[in-house]
Amino acid sequence: MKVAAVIVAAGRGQRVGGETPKQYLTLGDKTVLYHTVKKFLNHPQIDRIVVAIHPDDVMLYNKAIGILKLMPPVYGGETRQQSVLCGLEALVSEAPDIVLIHDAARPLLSEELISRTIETAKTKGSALPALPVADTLKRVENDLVSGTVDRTNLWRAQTPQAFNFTEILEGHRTARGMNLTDDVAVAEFVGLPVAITDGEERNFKITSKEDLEKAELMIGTGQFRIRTGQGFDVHAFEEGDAVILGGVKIPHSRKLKGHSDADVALHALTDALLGAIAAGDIGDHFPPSDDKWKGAPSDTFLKEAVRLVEKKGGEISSLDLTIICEAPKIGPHREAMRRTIAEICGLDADLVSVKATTTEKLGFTGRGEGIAAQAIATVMVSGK
Ligand SMILES: Nc1ccn([C@@H]2O[C@H](COP(=O)(O)OP(=O)(O)OP(=O)(O)O)[C@@H](O)[C@H]2O)c(=O)n1
Ligand SMILES: C[C@](O)(CO)[C@H](O)COP(=O)(O)O
Repeated sequence: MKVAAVIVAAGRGQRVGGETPKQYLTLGDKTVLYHTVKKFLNHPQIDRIVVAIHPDDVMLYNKAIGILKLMPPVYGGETRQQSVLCGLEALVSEAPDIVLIHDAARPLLSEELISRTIETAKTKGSALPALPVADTLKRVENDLVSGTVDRTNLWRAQTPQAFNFTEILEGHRTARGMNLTDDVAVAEFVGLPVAITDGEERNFKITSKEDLEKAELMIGTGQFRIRTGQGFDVHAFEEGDAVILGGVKIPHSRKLKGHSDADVALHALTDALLGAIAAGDIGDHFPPSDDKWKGAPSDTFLKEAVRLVEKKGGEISSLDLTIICEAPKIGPHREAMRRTIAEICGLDADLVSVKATTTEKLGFTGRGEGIAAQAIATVMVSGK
């Protein structure tokens, strides 16, 4: 089943105010939009993501998204409803079965909420995450209370709202020109039933300056923790004409011996990431006894470690690698390694450091018997 997401980010954020629309304001060390998009990008069931942006925001968007791999953005419209339709139309050629429609302004949703919404849409056709209204509701006229509203059956609607793609696309085309504030209202308009699933308090919409401060507080205290992990690996030399280090093939008078491609640098990085989330080591995930990994390119291992970090709600803050050998010379290949590692991990290259040292001809690396590598990974993990 193919699942896609439309993230609407074309609003002006007038209620927050200021020059920069709220989705491009900083939260932690990234923008609000980056946090939102990353949640969907990390989700294993989401195949395609399209973001609807304002035509004036192209530069802000490119800067916010950086190297994250998404479909090209589409221009939204004057209302949220129009922006959603622009996003849906861009997905027609992808023909997803289910589409999730989400506000860029809700960056703190959990992976579980996305999964729950998809599951509800799969079993019941459509899904609305929502929370029951807890406060007493008052009707106010001219600053005076004119009545108390019965809150029985009243729920606060959140996003992502999930639908059968063809049905909601048709719904939006039919409702074009109205100004409905969410996609469930579109579904109601064309008579599509929508099932409720549990929303979450942390998934509030950043609507005011106070909401932004609250989100900042949640990112900065308690909700996110810095974790570090370290990795160390050694491979011996054998007959050969090149080594693979940091994903880069380097001509050499020997090669490294190993069950996989023996990329000692990527192995150390993989273990560092696994260490940061206490998820065992490379041997647990890719046992050398399993023939499946014979000759395997080590980017497979590193990518899996990145996936596990992201599954845990983590984000890599930095990677620091040290390669220990007399030869080959690492310096000429250092930048290529940084770029390759960054690409494998979906990071900016300036978050990746590659260093090298010799052991002054001492020990096994000094005698040229093999190469050692050690790495430290720093990861920001949300929740406990
Ligand atoms: N023409 C619009 C209006 C809104 N949105 C998006 O819809 C989401 C929810 O809307 P809201 O919180 O109302 O955002 P803004 O319209 O930006 O806020 P304001 O009403 O304060 O200007 C936001 O992610 C916003 O970027 C959109 O894509 N296109
Ligand atoms: C879609 C939404 O976030 C659901 O709560 C909400 O309807 C958007 O509302 P707004 O009026 O555009 O702020």
